Amino acid sequence: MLRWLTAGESHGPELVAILEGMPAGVEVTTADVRHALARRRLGHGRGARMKFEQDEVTIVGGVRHGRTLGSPVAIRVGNSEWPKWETVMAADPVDPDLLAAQARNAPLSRPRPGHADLSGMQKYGFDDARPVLDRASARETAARVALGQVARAFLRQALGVEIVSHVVAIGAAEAPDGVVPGPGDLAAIDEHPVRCLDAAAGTAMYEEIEAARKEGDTLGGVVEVLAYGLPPGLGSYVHWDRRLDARLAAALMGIQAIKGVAVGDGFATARRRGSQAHDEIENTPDGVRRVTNRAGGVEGGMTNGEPLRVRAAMKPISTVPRALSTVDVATGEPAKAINQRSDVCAVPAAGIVAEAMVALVLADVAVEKLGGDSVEEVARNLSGYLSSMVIK
Ligand SMILES: Cc1cc2nc3c(=O)[nH]c(=O)nc-3n(C[C@H](O)[C@H](O)[C@H](O)COP(=O)(O)O)c2cc1C
Ligand SMILES: C=C(O[C@@H]1CC(C(=O)O)=C[C@@H](OP(=O)(O)O)[C@H]1O)C(=O)O
Repeated sequence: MLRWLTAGESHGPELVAILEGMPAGVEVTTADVRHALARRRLGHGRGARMKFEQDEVTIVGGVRHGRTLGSPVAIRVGNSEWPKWETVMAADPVDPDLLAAQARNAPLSRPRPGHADLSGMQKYGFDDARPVLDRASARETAARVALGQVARAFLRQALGVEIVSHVVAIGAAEAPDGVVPGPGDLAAIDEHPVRCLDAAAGTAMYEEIEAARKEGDTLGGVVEVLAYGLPPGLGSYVHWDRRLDARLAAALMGIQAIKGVAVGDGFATARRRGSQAHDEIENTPDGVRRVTNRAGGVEGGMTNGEPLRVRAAMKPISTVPRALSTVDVATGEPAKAINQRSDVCAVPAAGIVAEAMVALVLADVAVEKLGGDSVEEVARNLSGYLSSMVIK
């Protein structure tokens, strides 16, 4: 079983992430994690913070000389902007005069619609949105991407699995049906300003972002993640919390602002007749295969040997520059929501986070099915499983 946890606030000194249960021998370096975090900063539509802030990566446990040890992997992602925030977010009590001297410390009493602000203040009894928004912020996704990189390296090295994602919609601009990237497309997708594989749709998405920006508005969209090379039988139908689709949905819905998840053709399948909804089975020289992949590689809560394909729908960024109405909870009076700076659209970045979450879930089901304490042992177990399968 893999377990992972993150801690840290958006404007704190650093995020901390721990991944427990990763087999030994996975080749992963600080540079690999840095590269993954750099991909998360990509994408047209992100705000100023992405340009001036740096992620400072330190692997503090579980890796030696570029290989995992089998012990918990611990990664720190430092925030280069911390000196500006060290009073606001200090862990220890701060002199009240020092606090009062900085405008940045003033309590945030105008909760933003679409954020955790208001319910978080009510729930934890805060009169200031700062402690809520600082943890609810998607800054935390940097920690998940750091761990996701370890999971991804394990999947590649032990199972030969490759993960790719692309943006399929931003606002009303959508990629045409049937654009399904393979692992070889990843570099081109990362080079595209909105991580879209279809050139015309990519241009339309870019223009949507520009239009929203000019109008002081924000956008959401849809990302798709694919995983190639998965053997059949990861996950299980025997209980709800063993189902791979349930685990993927929870992992993707756990990303800030994700409001819908689809496996395979998802909601479109619900509108089809059965004869057009399922994937017929045929015998080929390579073994038993599906003729189509409408199910997205998952049937009965298990991988079926076809590529995994899942989508996540992101709501528009909640901090709308044309600020939304709220209440100043300090006075009870109508007010405009807090609005300092924000992304206009973070869908391309959400795709990188979604890749990380999918990698963590797939690594978990792979370890569960195959067992093994080292990459070599997992690979050996996979090969034993595949060669002993009665139906191939
Ligand atoms: C990569 C990424 C970047 C985000 N950037 C912003 C942002 O700059 N401003 C903002 O208001 N929301 C941003 N969000 C969304 C908020 O974190 C999210 O709407 C908020 O936490 C409430 O989400 P929930 O309703 O799903 O809990 C971002 C989300 C992701 C995944
Ligand atoms: C810092 C990151 O994303 C942040 C996520 C975020 C939010 O509300 O989710 C709001 C913005 O931060 P701020 O409110 O300080 O401008 C984003 O920049 C990051 O992704 O590394």
